[in-house]
Amino acid sequence: MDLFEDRRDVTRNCLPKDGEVFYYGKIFDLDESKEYYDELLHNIAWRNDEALIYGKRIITKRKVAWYGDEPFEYTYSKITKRALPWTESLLKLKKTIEEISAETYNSCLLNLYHSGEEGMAWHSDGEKDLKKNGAIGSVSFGAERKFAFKHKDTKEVVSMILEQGSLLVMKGTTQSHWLHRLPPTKTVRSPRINLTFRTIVKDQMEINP
Ligand SMILES: O=C(O)CCC(=O)C(=O)O
Ligand SMILES: [Fe+2]
Repeated sequence: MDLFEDRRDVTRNCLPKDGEVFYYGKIFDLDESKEYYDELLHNIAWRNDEALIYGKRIITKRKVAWYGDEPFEYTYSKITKRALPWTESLLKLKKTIEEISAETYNSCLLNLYHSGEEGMAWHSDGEKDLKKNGAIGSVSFGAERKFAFKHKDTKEVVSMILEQGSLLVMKGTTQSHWLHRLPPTKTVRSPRINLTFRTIVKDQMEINP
């Protein structure tokens, strides 16, 4: 690999205003990425996700799993889930992401997209039990996919490619002002695993059970 190609300017904010998004590029080489991908595919307790859309309970094709420091209860897509205890490889990943991003996390939501036809619709990760303006560290393995942000008021769109073995960090006021999505695409046929490391605030949860 070209030495200069690897020197990304991670200090550059990908968003023009109202939030902070930093793309670190590939933080794992191909061998490490493949190892993590296989490990996660086989050892994570993958479940089809449930969501409430316009009051209707739907089961998504995409699979999800949630892990954390404690059996946190977490409401996502209006359905409450309970976190499982960390696996060894998730803890190792968490430590690496914490070091690179200079942030800490206490939980992780994992998504498994079987092909490009599975994606995630526009949303922001601003649930009340997530730490306000807390960082979210997003790691991707497997297929490369497009990822996009849309400003809630101006509708301005910022798109990027999330490479295999890459890290993206969203922080500051990003979730208050921007939506994000993983658009479905017919051109990607292989699976992708995404992990979003987050911080759940317990006290906040006890006030709003
Ligand atoms: O798969 C991705 O890259 C994004 C996932 C996401 O936005 C989420 O889990 O909230
Ligand atoms: Fe999200």
